[in-house]
Amino acid sequence: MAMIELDRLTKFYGKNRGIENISFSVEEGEIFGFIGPNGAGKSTAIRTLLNFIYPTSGTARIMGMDAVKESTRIRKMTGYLPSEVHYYDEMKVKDLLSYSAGFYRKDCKRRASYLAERLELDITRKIEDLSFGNRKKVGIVQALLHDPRILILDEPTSGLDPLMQHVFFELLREAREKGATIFFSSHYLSEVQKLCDRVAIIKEGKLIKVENMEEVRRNQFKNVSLFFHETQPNAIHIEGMLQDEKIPHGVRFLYNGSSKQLLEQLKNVPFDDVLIEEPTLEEVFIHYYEKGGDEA
Ligand SMILES: Nc1ncnc2c1ncn2[C@@H]1O[C@H](COP(=O)(O)OP(=O)(O)OP(=O)(O)O)[C@@H](O)[C@H]1O
Repeated sequence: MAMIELDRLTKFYGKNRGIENISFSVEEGEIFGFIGPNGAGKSTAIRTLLNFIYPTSGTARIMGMDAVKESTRIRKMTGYLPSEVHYYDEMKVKDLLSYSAGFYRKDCKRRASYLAERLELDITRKIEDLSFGNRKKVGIVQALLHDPRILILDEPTSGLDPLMQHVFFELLREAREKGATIFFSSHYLSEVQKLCDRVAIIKEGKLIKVENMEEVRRNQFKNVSLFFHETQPNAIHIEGMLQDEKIPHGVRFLYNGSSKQLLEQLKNVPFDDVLIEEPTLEEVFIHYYEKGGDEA
């Protein structure tokens, strides 16, 4: 059974497009990334999943339950971190956490102390006295507190320093080892690259592609730089060549295809030096964003 399932999910804010016809599913035990530029529709999709906003059409299901009709049950089983956390500022962190634990009807004291210790969060402080990053940590502890089967996290790492991001990823891995399914949005490709099994790429409200990270990691994409000491050909034609750009004394391009075929084709190019590198996901995804993913 899919743990999270979006079926032609569409949300318009009046005439404004939020998301349009988004369909994909997240399987049990996956860490699934949801990535796209500002305004792509990530938060809209996530908030629809949690029934904070209603879909214009289409459906969303969590563990087979309809996101609108069974939202209370869903929220009890889900750990959710909104992109912006708003709390009762007067409250102490520990009081907020026991209040949350009450909602889940679970004694989460030990778990709260463990998470707070890992994230170096002082739970005796008042929320109003916390920095943005520390408030984010409160949100993370709250989401992980009851060992939910599903974690839905909207830009969880924004505001965390690199060390804390690392700790946070460890906590996600631990949650996954205990069987959790994790869905999180991000702008940062590097963190998706580190952590996710699959990733959905969204742009301007539309799903561009769902990609298996294992495939992306050992994908056929290469960054190729060809250097010419003297004369450079006016044009180079290589099948699978994408996004070519001029560089000093040469040309650089993203190549999509097998290395063997690349080497075959390079035989016909009078270059003096070549550099073949693994591209970052950023470079691969820029290609998706620009071309709508059609060619890949
Ligand atoms: N309450 C709202 N009223 C009107 N339009 C909205 C509202 N919330 C979001 N939108 C629009 O919906 C689109 C998707 O926004 P959304 O916040 O879901 O994107 P996002 O991918 O989460 O962006 P970011 O990475 O900047 O958080 C944007 O064009 C945005 O302007």
